[in-house]
Amino acid sequence: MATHSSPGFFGRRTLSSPKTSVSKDNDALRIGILGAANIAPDGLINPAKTMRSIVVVSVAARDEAKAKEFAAKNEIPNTHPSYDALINDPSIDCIYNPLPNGLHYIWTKKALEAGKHVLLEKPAASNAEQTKELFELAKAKNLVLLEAFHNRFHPASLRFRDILQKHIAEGHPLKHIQAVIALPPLLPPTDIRFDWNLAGGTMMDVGCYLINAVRFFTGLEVESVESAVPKIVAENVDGRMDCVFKMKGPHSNGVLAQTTASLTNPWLSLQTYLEIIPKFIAETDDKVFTFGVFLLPGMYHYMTIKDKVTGKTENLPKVYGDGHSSHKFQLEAFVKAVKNHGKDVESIPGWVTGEDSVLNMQALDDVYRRAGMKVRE
Ligand SMILES: NC(=O)C1=CN([C@@H]2O[C@H](COP(=O)(O)OP(=O)(O)OC[C@H]3O[C@@H](n4cnc5c(N)ncnc54)[C@H](OP(=O)(O)O)[C@@H]3O)[C@@H](O)[C@H]2O)C=CC1
Ligand SMILES: O=C1OC[C@@H](O)[C@H](O)[C@H]1O
Repeated sequence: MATHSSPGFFGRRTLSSPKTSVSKDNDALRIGILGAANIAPDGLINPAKTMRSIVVVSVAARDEAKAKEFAAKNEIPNTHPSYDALINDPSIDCIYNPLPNGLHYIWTKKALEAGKHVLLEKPAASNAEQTKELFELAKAKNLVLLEAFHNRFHPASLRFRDILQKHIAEGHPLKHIQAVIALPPLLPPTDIRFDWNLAGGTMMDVGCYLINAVRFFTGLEVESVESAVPKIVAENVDGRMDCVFKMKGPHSNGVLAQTTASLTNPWLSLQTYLEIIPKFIAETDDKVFTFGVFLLPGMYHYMTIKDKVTGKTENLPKVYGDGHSSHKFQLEAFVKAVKNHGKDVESIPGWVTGEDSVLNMQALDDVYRRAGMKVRE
């Protein structure tokens, strides 16, 4: 009998940065990129190279010379002289928006108005009001709009969610939830993530994943933000945010979810060492479920279940599927949704609905209010 095993760590790295592109279907979706963004190779360009059903046709940058350089480096055949020109090109079906957070709303709105489907980087916009407006517009125009919570589409995330939710449904109430993404200061203070004018902030950047993970894995919703303690690094900008959320939903019993988001954990401290692996932990009455590296499960992950009575820990099998990155699984979902004219997207495993994105953004807004900070504009 033939056995199938997923590629190992280096095989997965090779798969996620392919040197050449596969040939494309005649009806492949044509997608253009707004900005020569750092995330674009991982977020779109490399996954698209491995797919026949989508082709990256152009990139636009504020300075076209930069777009040309980026296009040459990433084997993108064309450039456009401005974001507007790209969006209004009738030969383009879809737009990838990896601009700074504060530009997500305006350029996604323009893309939708021009009739393009949009793969939109997280967080969806600067605040919940803008997010709601974008998804209403997408619905009115029958277009696909997806906030890029790529980690949800990976088979390990889906497996972990199913195992946890089954256990809860079998009568084991959640007692505590924890989610952590806390990185040392890898980024300079000039990074877009620390710029209030670009809707920066650590809670916006990595905190949006934490709220989403808590909601996605448990199936619960945020009832209230019980506490939000920021470490301020610039006016109205958080370099770290520690939160406690009260959750609501079936079997929730007001369970608390504790989140830690940081982009400024000090180098060489015990705290940095303890928090360095992005982790999601859910404790029920009898077990503790842990998903390590839940943010980039395609790179590496581990999933464990500890029995609170016996103290024994079970290591769940790793789930890498065909070894591709979470961004590739996400792109496949996006293509499927567009090809199906946005119908029945809820049946796509991991799909982030508009309602989901709005709820996530509402929780983010509430965190900033609770922290005594301004909601992003
Ligand atoms: N899904 C994921 O795994 C990840 C998602 N992200 C998200 O993607 C987005 C972009 O992140 P990242 O790629 O790191 O960002 P970059 O620092 O690379 O910036 C992205 C682009 O923003 C454009 N830009 C437009 N206006 C401004 C301005 N006023 N100041 C600075 N840049 C501007 C630049 O475009 P131009 O080329 O036109 O000059 C730049 O190429 C963020 O929303 C982030 O949250 C980021 C990393 C990972
Ligand atoms: O995946 C990510 O990890 C690091 C962050 O700064 C980035 O914006 C995020 O999307």
